[in-house]
Amino acid sequence: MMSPIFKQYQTLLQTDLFEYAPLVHCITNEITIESVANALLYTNAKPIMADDPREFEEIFQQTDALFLNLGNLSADRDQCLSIANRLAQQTQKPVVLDLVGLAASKLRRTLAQDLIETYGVVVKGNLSEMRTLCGLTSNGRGVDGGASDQTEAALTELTKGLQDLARKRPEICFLGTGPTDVVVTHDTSLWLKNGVPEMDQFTGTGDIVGGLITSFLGRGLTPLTAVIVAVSYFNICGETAVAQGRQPLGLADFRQQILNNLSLLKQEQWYEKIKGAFK
Ligand SMILES: Nc1ncnc2c1ncn2[C@@H]1O[C@H](COP(=O)(O)OP(=O)(O)O)[C@@H](O)[C@H]1O
Ligand SMILES: Cc1ncsc1CCOP(=O)(O)O
Ligand SMILES: [Mg+2]
Repeated sequence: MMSPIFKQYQTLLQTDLFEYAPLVHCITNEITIESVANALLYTNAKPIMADDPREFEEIFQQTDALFLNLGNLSADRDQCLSIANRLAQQTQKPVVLDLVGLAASKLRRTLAQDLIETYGVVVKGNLSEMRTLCGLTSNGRGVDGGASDQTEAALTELTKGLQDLARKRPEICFLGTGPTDVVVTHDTSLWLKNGVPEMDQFTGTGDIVGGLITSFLGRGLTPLTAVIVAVSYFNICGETAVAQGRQPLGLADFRQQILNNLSLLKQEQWYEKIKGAFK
């Protein structure tokens, strides 16, 4: 059966969404920086990883969008994220804020609040990180989401919490990722249902989603459609990797194959496999 989300966005999805190669400025963490850069290249975007505020003014003149990721903080990175976000606000450059490990420290929560207060177009994290943002109890551990934040009741509670935030900030699209992805703007809420459990088991999948969303903002999609396209595309790449793999599929092979699919599936009618529903 055709997903109501595919039906609603059919005309857009059938255009070549990957045609334009946006230049994406990423300020991200050392752990997964190479995965994010390659995920962008594999999907016909151009990454530039640049952390030094002395070159931001020039870089901002060339880029299409900005990715800010809280994964691995330092005093310098803290400053650099804030400076870049302020510049993005001044130049109205689309920005994705990735709230990695939000429950882990007060430092992350304070910085995230400051960044969101200044500016944001898409604000994302895993389901546990987004529960922390909403002031709900969170069962995340470090940078990973917790299973009890992924039940139907928890998803409903998070959706309500994000709707409250979106009413106050109607320009922002909020995304919580996990087995079900919760997407909320001031007038639309939906749950996306693609993906496979292996995607939670190698590091950097959330960061890759953040990078991909940024690339679709840089191609001119609205925040909501950029989120739907990026999450669904990556998750369908994951489903395809499992379907293609010889069982038992080791996680290193899964990682290789999902990355291969990032470069391959865009030539196919991947969007017909989108699963999800409006809430
Ligand atoms: N158990 C799962 N089943 C299906 N998809 C998943 C699962 N866990 C994560 N994903 C997908 O993997 C990507 C990264 O999500 P997640 O693991 O929540 O992020 P993070 O790495 O930030 O914790 C998202 O696209 C999400 O939909
Ligand atoms: C392990 C780790 N530690 C700090 S950032 C990071 C990577 C997190 O990547 P993701 O949230 O995309 O899995
Ligand atoms: Mg992860």
